[in-house]
Amino acid sequence: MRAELIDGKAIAASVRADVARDVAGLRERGVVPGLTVVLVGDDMASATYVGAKEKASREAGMAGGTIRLPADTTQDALLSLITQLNGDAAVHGILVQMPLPKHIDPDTVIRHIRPDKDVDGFHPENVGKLLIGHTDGFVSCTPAGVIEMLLRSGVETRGAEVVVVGRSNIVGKPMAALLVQARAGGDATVTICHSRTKDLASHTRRADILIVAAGRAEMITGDMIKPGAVVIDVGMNSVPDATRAKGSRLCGDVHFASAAEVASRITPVPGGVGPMTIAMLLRNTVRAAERTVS
Ligand SMILES: Nc1nc(=O)c2c([nH]1)NC[C@@H]1CN(c3ccc(C(=O)N[C@@H](CCC(=O)O)C(=O)O)cc3)C=[N+]21
Repeated sequence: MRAELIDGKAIAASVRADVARDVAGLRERGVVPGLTVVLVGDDMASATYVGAKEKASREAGMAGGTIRLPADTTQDALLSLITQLNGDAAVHGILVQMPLPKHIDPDTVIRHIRPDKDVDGFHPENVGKLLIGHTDGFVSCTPAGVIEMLLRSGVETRGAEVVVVGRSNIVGKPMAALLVQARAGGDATVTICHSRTKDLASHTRRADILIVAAGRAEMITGDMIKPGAVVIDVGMNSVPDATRAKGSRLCGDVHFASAAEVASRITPVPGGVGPMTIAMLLRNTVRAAERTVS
């Protein structure tokens, strides 16, 4: 293996230590940052992620917890709960775990959350603020985590050719918006590729920094990467693996073994972007709480 690992777990731990310090400062001023996570239904993966968020917020000294609702909860009942949380001064951040059951419209739910409590950064007001460079909104945690990771690893984005594979509202699009901004962690030349891109490899091979968030297991192989590139794998896929006790393993959108022979630096899955997402959620929650006092 040629590439050096970018250790998301370690970088996330250092972000979380910063957050814990900020939480302690707020507590001295009588404010306990509170994050409420809402989980509808009993999806296994969601339950795991929500458990990790709860644990991380508790370890950072925050209040709050998870409200678990049955899968047949009506959309109206969920909206009523959000109305109640919107008006609860002890709740600084609200996160409704996705995906939601099919009978609930995620856009309606997201729009119902007060933008100043939308620590996921999914509300159209926050997405709009990101696009026009206003820094008083919330940025989606995964792309914010990737920027933080690049900054803390000393990866220069200014003038870099960055290719983002994936155009989702929660990762690809905000990722590109952050990277083009005129500031630290931005100033890049950005290309967005997606499932309809012609000759994907011709784009990815030009990337100094390649960020993959397409949701297709191991779709980026070493031959698609420019020698010396920095590779950030946002993918989180569970694939069958008979050699594992669970019968499956977690992998990214990048074929790690071949990519690591070509890249200069690469993020692993797990232990890469995932832990950063949770760290940025905590940071957003602290910011939400800070804004209520200053
Ligand atoms: N409203 C909402 N906000 C979200 O931020 C949100 C969501 N819904 N729905 C699901 C996705 C997924 N997501 C992850 C966060 C951390 C890890 C993570 O920390 N993963 C670890 C290990 C995971 C494992 O071992 O299973 C890692 O990559 O090292 C993964 C996935 C947040 N999401």
